[in-house]
Amino acid sequence: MDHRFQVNLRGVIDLLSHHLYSTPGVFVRELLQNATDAIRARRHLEPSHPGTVRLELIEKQDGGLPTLLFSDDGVGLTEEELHRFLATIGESSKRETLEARRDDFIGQFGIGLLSCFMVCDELLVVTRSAKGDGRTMEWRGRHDGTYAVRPSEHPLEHPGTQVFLVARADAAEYFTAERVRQLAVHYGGLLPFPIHLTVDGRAEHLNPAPPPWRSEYASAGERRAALLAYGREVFGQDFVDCIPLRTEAGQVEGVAFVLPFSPHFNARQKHRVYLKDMLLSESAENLLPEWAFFVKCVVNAQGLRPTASREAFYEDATLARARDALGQCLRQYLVELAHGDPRTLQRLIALHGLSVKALALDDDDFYRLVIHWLPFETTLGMMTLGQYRQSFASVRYVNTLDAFRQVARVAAAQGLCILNGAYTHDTALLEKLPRLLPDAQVELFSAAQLPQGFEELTAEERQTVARLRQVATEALEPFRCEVSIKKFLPPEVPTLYGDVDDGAFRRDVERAREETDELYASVLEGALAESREEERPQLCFNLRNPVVRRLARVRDDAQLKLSVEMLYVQALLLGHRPLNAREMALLNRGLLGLIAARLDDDEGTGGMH
Ligand SMILES: Nc1ncnc2c1ncn2[C@@H]1O[C@H](COP(=O)(O)OP(=O)(O)OP(=O)(O)O)[C@@H](O)[C@H]1O
Repeated sequence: MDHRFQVNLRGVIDLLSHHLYSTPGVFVRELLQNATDAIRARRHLEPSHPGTVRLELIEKQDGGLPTLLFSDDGVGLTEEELHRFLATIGESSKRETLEARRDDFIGQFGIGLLSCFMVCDELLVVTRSAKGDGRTMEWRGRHDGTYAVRPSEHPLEHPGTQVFLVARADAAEYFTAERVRQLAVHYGGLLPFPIHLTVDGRAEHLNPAPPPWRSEYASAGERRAALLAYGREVFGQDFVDCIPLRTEAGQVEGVAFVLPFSPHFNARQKHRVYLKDMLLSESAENLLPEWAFFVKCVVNAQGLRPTASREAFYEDATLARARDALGQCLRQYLVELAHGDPRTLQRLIALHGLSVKALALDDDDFYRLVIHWLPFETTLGMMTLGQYRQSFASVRYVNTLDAFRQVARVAAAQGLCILNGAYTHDTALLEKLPRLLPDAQVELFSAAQLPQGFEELTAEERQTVARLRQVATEALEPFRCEVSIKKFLPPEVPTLYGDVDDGAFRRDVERAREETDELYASVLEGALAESREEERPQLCFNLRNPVVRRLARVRDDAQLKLSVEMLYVQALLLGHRPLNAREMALLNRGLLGLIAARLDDDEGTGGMH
């Protein structure tokens, strides 16, 4: 025999009212939202019905706990509806109409009213239905899950609903005029019906102005100023520009504000989002595509779904489409700047280059539009790709920071402009260039190419370095490194180590062979065999360097060998290459040798005094 689940009513009410929502203050949101839905439902019956929501704080003369009254002139509830919708958890009058009127009602889950039990133990609802027999009914629900319905002794003159909440002692802080005003403006500030708050007999209109993106302005300049002022008010900071947002998917509208500083590239901005004019969240993160981290938004959506706690958008296909469409609005703004106001676009790229680069990577048309304005680091300083291509036929770049460090000084001294592709997106952007602009030449540059442009030695100089060349060649043979001697700038650089593209990989394999077991080493070697034919790395000595010139004159072969080995290890270290065991031994031996020689010198000199 089948059994039914037993539900502990008190437990469910406790769970829903205390654990679903992040703060008790949301009861104001839930009540405003019910009132709004009721007014919208009444408009289905009477389309010209204006609708008003009134809040009143009734303070007790005897110092007892205050009561908060929410009244609306919405559709109201019949006796049957009171039993059905107010007294059944999970039952909502809005659900059956949901598919047909998704853009209309805010509520859908049938649990919102329970949030009131976070701040009071008993709820009194007095209501008269616009559809019923004109009777006013009273529903009294308690936090223990019991309720009573009866005809009210205080009949309402017109259809509508009043909800009375008597503050619970531990929630009295939510029943002050200041707090109620702040919560009502916070959640309901954009609602299209007037909300009035009455305290001590004085009424105040809480939402006199519509959101600025719905207002009319005399000029575009005035509109921009009003939107920027709104951004400052909402987020407490100044923005450099504002971008209108409007999408069909999810029916989103609002404004994106361009941040005045450059955020971390994977920072996700927190946006303020409204759902059907009611505040949903101040920290929505899933609204924009990932690349769009340079803006903060305020938007209202008519056609997206909330999560049950109503504190975020529900992740579904409509939200995904809305996100794409919002990305298109931002893209359109950048495209318009590119055509109409390139200076502003350049300033924006200087501030938010990473966002623009990420979009360019994703979007070919946009890439073509902005690629020449994007800044890159080069061996001759920062420049845009446009500036680079104006001066150099082929775009040469390195793709790691180590490679850039290695070539930067020497290349700059030769007037060679090499791009640093090591920053986020840069290599990918450069690799995309020939695919989108067929006339563009792009080549990966390696330090091994540098010596090709260096000055050759004269016949006389070749003679003076013959001995250095021979000793160096022998000293570096065990390391399969070739030696060349040329003249290059700057003179302070004694040597340049260069290897072909897979050189760094080859070195890694060699080191791994020393450190790991045979199986792994053979796998690595297999991979190495597939890479290109071996080209030996090269150590190029700079005869413009004073130390190298002195070396050429050293007669003591042992001394010369030690110096060459040290220059070799230094060149590797400068290029951030990992040293293998033999090179490490070389370094240790060399350092000890140098210290010993120094000590010998000192002792020799000491002895003379
Ligand atoms: N002010 C009101 N006027 C008319 N009907 C109301 C009012 N407040 C609540 N109701 C009725 O009570 C039902 C339950 O309300 P509740 O706030 O618990 O859930 P909901 O608004 O339907 O959905 P959600 O949980 O998503 O807010 C509503 O569907 C509606 O029929």
